[in-house]
Amino acid sequence: MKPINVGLLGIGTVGGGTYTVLKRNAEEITRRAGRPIRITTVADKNLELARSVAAGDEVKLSDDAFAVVADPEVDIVVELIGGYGIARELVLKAIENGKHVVTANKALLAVHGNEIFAAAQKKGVMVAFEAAVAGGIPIIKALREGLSANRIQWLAGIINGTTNFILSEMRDKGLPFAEVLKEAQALGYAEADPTFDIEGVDAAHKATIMSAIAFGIPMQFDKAYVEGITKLQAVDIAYAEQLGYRIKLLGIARRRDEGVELRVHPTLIPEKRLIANVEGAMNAVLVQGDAVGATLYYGKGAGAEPTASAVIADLVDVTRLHTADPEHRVPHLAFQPDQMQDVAVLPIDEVVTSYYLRLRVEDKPGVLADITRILADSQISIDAMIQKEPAEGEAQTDIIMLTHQTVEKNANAAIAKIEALPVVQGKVTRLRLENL
Ligand SMILES: NC(=O)C1=CN([C@@H]2O[C@H](COP(=O)(O)OP(=O)(O)OC[C@H]3O[C@@H](n4cnc5c(N)ncnc54)[C@H](OP(=O)(O)O)[C@@H]3O)[C@@H](O)[C@H]2O)C=CC1
Ligand SMILES: N[C@@H](CC=O)C(=O)O
Ligand code: NA
Repeated sequence: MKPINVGLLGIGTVGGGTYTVLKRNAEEITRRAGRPIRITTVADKNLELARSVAAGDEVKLSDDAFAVVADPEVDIVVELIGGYGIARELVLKAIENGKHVVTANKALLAVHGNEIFAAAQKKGVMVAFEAAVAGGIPIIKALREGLSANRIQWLAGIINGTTNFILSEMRDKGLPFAEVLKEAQALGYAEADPTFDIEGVDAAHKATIMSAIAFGIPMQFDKAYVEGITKLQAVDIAYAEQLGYRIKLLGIARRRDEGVELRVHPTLIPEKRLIANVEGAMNAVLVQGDAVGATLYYGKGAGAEPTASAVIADLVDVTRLHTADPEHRVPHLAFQPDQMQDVAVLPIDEVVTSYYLRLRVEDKPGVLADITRILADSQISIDAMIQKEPAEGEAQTDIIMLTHQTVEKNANAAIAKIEALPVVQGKVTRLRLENL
């Protein structure tokens, strides 16, 4: 059977893993795809690296990625360079030249996906992106195919391996943030710019992509609420544990009557939940469908071979569908542009969630009563509370409260009133809590 020809752009962590696994498992992959999948050309700025990975193989090596997307021999372009710049140009050029595209680039799709999918639709080519969300976990397949009978109500996931690794190592080994981040970079988990990981941007890219498939809406990364883990304090992780919760960086997309919530932030989760026990660079995504109920997908969300697993699964899919009638192919996000739902992404003020509040207060009678009155007046009920004795020689102490659900603007107003009390010192620390 005639092989399908692949041009690989970028042979770094994921590109290297893809090359290696495709070669190692060639026989099985050929059987599953129905024909051999052959990398004919590799383009990377770093030719030395490309030479070392492809040593001894019959593969063209180039430092000119544009030549690869223009090569008439290439059927599928695999973009593993990353970023929004050159990657966007290359992907659009590949589509213009009638090539199918496989990419792991969530940043590119979350920000320019609407443009890219429209171009691909016009040209009748496929853009596959399983590796872009939760690495090796087949979550895109689950949303597009396995759960296609369902109205998806919400999804929530640990979708950034770097931050989950940092939170786990800090908690288990008491290691400092900067040291663990360096380790995550050395292990190949982090983005080229690791602020994307730690500030929640990478997770928001992935949540944006999942929300589009789950709810049939366009990519709206610019409307997502994004908060990372850099402001998270060890003391709050410890208090949360005392109350029976773990803190995880969650990406959440929820359908509401008024619109869609799309948000990333550190979140308290009851420690008994499976997702609260997902550690290290592992990812997990919970999806709630109206027919199936809750489903959970777990696995490696980053790293060379786990991500390569998803890239190659897409290559197999594209190879299988290559000969199918393009008119009747399922669109990239599983809906046609004219079927997009006109549903607003809600501002963070309109989000409904529960809260963890930590206040530093003077140890005086009546303080707690003042605070609980403000919460009661705002119709916010308290679910659990810790009031610490002041440390030896101190006149101040911590009060920690968990609240029931309320609208965020209501919580903000109550927090502002609490902060204005003379007995409350400084800002209230506020984290969101989900009883998933
Ligand atoms: N690492 C992971 O675990 C995961 C990564 N991803 C995504 O996969 C993509 C690739 O990530 P990753 O493999 O980690 O990144 P790497 O930086 O390891 O690899 C990218 C490679 O592309 C090369 N490159 C850069 N610019 C060009 C260019 N203009 N032409 C040709 N080659 C170029 C780089 O060379 P040089 O180093 O010299 O710049 C490098 O070798 C990104 O979109 C990332 O978000 C997705 C899931 C998991
Ligand atoms: N930097 C990302 C890599 C995979 O998408 C992560 O840490 O999850
Ligand atoms: Na995936």
